[in-house]
Amino acid sequence: MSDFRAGFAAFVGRPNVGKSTLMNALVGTKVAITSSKPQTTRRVIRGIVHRPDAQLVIVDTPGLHRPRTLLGERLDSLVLATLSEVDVLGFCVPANEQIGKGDRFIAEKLAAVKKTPVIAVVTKCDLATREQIAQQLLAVSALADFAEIIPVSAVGDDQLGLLADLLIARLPESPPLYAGGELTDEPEQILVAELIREAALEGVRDELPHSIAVVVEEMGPREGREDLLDIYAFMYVERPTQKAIVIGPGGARLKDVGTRARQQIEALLGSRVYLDLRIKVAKDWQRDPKQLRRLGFYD
Ligand SMILES: Nc1nc2c(ncn2[C@@H]2O[C@H](COP(=O)(O)OP(=O)(O)OP(=O)(O)O)[C@@H](O)[C@H]2O)c(=O)[nH]1
Repeated sequence: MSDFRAGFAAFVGRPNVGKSTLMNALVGTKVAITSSKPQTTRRVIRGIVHRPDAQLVIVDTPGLHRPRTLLGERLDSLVLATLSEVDVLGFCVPANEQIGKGDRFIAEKLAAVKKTPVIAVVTKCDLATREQIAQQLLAVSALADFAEIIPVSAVGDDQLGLLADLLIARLPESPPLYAGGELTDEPEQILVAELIREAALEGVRDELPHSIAVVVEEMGPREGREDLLDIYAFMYVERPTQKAIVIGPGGARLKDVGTRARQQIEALLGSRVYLDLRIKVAKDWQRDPKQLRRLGFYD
């Protein structure tokens, strides 16, 4: 197959603009964790679109934003490194929000990555009127010189096929990069940690926006019980008050978090799971390089 195309794409945009949802809709299965609050996606998670004519490997990036904490700076360097390594970029702006400083900041960064074509994606079109969408397309086109501009809705399944076509058209001719059926190359332990973090944030996002990190210390089948997976995980919070919130009265909340996380993990891995979840206070972990390294955010 000489005209087969394969390569990498990344979606970039402010937190909460719908990048993860879009990637999940394109790939057709849940590999990244979505949420209604910013910065759920901290690590690069790939999903793969398999088509008879192409293979599109999507790298999901965390929200690019002005660095405020050390964590923010690392995210930015991770994002910028990602940008120059892919074949095509999707710059996401929601249809239902005015373009702001953050969008302009990112558009500037993208313009600096000269060798990678950028497709502007106006997301969440189901939440906007036709006029709003038309105006947003104009406003976005004034931001930079994009290779294409396309309105989509991940929730409404609108124009996703066309978006895939536009992205694939920018990939090099290449044999497939991954075996058929593979949907993510994210190590299972990281996916498991994300599911636990997601369960822990449920209901307390406003109180603990970015203060929870989860590390899976150990994971493996129990001896003599191939049907049961033992998982030992630590959840880090920044302050004792946050620990109290996560644990809840009489430990009720933590128990509930553990139950929901376990059910999600069992669904993901197709195995019965014993989850040992403990909480530790790691003071100001977002600002401490040593803690960040421990929690998996490498230089
Ligand atoms: N109505 C509607 N909602 C959407 C659409 N896409 C995403 N959303 C919602 O917007 C919110 C944010 O979506 P995410 O996919 O988590 O956004 P993100 O850009 O990946 O966010 P970060 O991980 O913080 O960078 C979620 O509540 C989604 O359900 C869409 O096409 N239509």
